[in-house]
Parts: sequence; C-alpha cells; structure tokens
Amino acid sequence: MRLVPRALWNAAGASWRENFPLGGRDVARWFPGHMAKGLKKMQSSLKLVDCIIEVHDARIIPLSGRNPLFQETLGLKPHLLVLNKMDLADLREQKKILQHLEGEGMKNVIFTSCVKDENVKQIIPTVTELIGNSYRYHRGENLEYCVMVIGIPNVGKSSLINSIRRLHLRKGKATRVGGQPGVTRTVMSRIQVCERPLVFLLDTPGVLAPRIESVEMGLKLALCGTVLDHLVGEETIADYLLYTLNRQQLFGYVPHYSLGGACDSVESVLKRVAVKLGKTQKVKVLTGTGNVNVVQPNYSAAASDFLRAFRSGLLGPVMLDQDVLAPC
Ligand SMILES: Nc1nc2c(ncn2[C@@H]2O[C@H](COP(=O)(O)OP(=O)(O)OP(=O)(O)O)[C@@H](O)[C@H]2O)c(=O)[nH]1
Repeated sequence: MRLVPRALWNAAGASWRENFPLGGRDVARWFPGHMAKGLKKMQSSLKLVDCIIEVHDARIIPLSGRNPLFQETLGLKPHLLVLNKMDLADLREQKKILQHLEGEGMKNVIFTSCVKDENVKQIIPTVTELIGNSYRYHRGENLEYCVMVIGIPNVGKSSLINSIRRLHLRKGKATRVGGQPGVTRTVMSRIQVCERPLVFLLDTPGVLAPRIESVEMGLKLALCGTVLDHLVGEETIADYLLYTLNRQQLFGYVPHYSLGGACDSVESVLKRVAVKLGKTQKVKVLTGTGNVNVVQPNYSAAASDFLRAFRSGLLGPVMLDQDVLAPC
C-alpha cells in the first residue's frame, strides 16, 4: 500500500494541508464519565496484582494517551506495554519507537496483533520473568500470578485476554469484544489464562480515560476508534483522516474507492465516495416555485465507510505519531 501508484505520482508532488484546523473543539466532552469511577476500582485492586499489562494502539505512541493518575501507581508494579493492532500499524520505524519509549521509561514493550495471534505467545513468559525479577511485597509466598490488563477504550484489551487464554488453555472467549469503545464495564473478577505457571488475569480490563494533551491527540485517538464517533463528528474524523493520509502520501484510498486521483478536500472526496457506493439521499429543497426533490450525496454514510475502511486496514498501515518520532 506504501507504493505510490503511477497515476498518483503527480498527486505525490502536490502540496497538501500543513495544518488541520483545531480550534473550537471541546475534547473534554469526548470521554464519558464512567471511566473515572473505573480508575478508583482499579487502584483498589492493585494490591492483589503482581504485574500490569498496559495495552495501547500501535498506531499511536502511548505518551499522551496515558492517564497520569494511574501512571503514578504504575511505577510500583512490573509493567509490560503491549502495542496491539500491529497489523494496522506502519512499523517500519519500530526501532525508533522502541528507543523513544525507552527514553520515557518503558523498557518492556511487545507489539501484538490479536486478530492474527501475532506475538501474543511472548506475553506470559515476559510477564513471568518480570514478576520473577521483582519484589512481590506481601504476595511473595503465593505461587499464582495475578495480572491486571489496563488501557484506554477499544485498543483490544478484551481481545488480548481472549487471545492469551485461547493460546495457553485452548479455551474460548471469556470477555466481550466490541467494535465500539466502552464495551467493557462490569466488575473485575479473575480468570485463569495459563496452567504453568498459574496465571490469572483480572477478566474485566481496566478502562482508562486517556489524557488528551491537545486537540490533535484527541483526533488521533478518535481516528483509532477510542472515542464514540458521534461525539467528535464522523465527518470531522474523516477530514482528519484525509489530512493525515495525504500528508503522509498514503494514497491507498484512491484505488480503494476507484477515485480519479488524490485530493485534499474532504467534501470532494466524500462526494465521490458516496456516489461510488451509491449512497445518495433525496432532500427537499425549497425554491421560489415550491418544493423540489434533489438527490444529494450522503456525506455521513460516505464518512462512515471511509473510517470503517481505514480502521479495518483496507487503506494500508499507518503511524499517526510520525511527528512525535521526527526529533528522535
Ligand atoms: N485489526 C485488529 N483489530 C483488533 C485487534 N485487537 C482487537 N481488535 C478489534 O478492536 C476492537 C476492540 O477490541 P476490544 O477487545 O473490545 O477492545 P477493548 O480495549 O476491550 O475495548 P473497551 O471494552 O472499549 O475498553 C474489536 O473490533 C476487535 O476486533 C488487533 O490486533 N488487530
């Protein structure tokens, strides 16, 4: 998908938007209140836990997405960062990403894909080693390990738990997986995921509200589906997607929708996508001589499809935090 098709060479030389208009957006509203309550519950369960697995989306480098309140507590327990959805991420700069994370104090990092069960097998041995090298306070005598899985919404926490369980115990789903953020809400309880060593995970992952340092970070999180789309606006997210793809010269959307060429106007792209998909709607227009029915492109349906295609990897892999890596 990285290869720029011949027809797009001209487009690749074109100039794309340097900035995305960020003003007037109330990012604080994008994350629902139930997450703050979850944090308290997680903090009270921490004394039962030997290790924390923090799951994040591999397309965003998890600096700003992390909740500072939890981060204070994280230092006390062995910590493994799992960067999931690697099948959707452009990881050509993996070395830089790891260096960057190490600079932020995150030494134990594994990239995974739960849809392909890629690298998931490395998790239990790594966790066991981390716990073995740590002081377990009052849990030193206990031969079973208890691990807490945490992370912001929709990054694949439940999928990871199910995947670990499937690979080590050959058992089916223990926790619900959903395409919408915020599926996991119920009280935490333990489930076994491995026999030797005996490892339990808190079966309901801890859902953290991300700390959004900037509107742009909020838009990246929205693009990855960690926020309910309607709170941000699908067309806004679609516009941010188009801006990102063009800036990074990722023109996979052009052949995907058989568009004539790349374009930086979201209105024009969504119009062509809507027509291509046959997503049009009749709208009544008031004229001087009465009401007239006009067929218009359904921009909202086109935006939904554009986002869905991106999120399922059909437009190619992406690294949304290239700007964070640039000064490394
Ligand atoms: N492509 C891809 N999709 C994944 C991967 N892991 C999970 N997903 C998808 O991401 C979506 C969210 O997965 P969940 O496991 O429900 O995520 P969660 O973090 O538990 O979500 P919340 O309950 O909202 O906190 C689902 O549609 C999964 O199928 C992965 O490695 N690759």
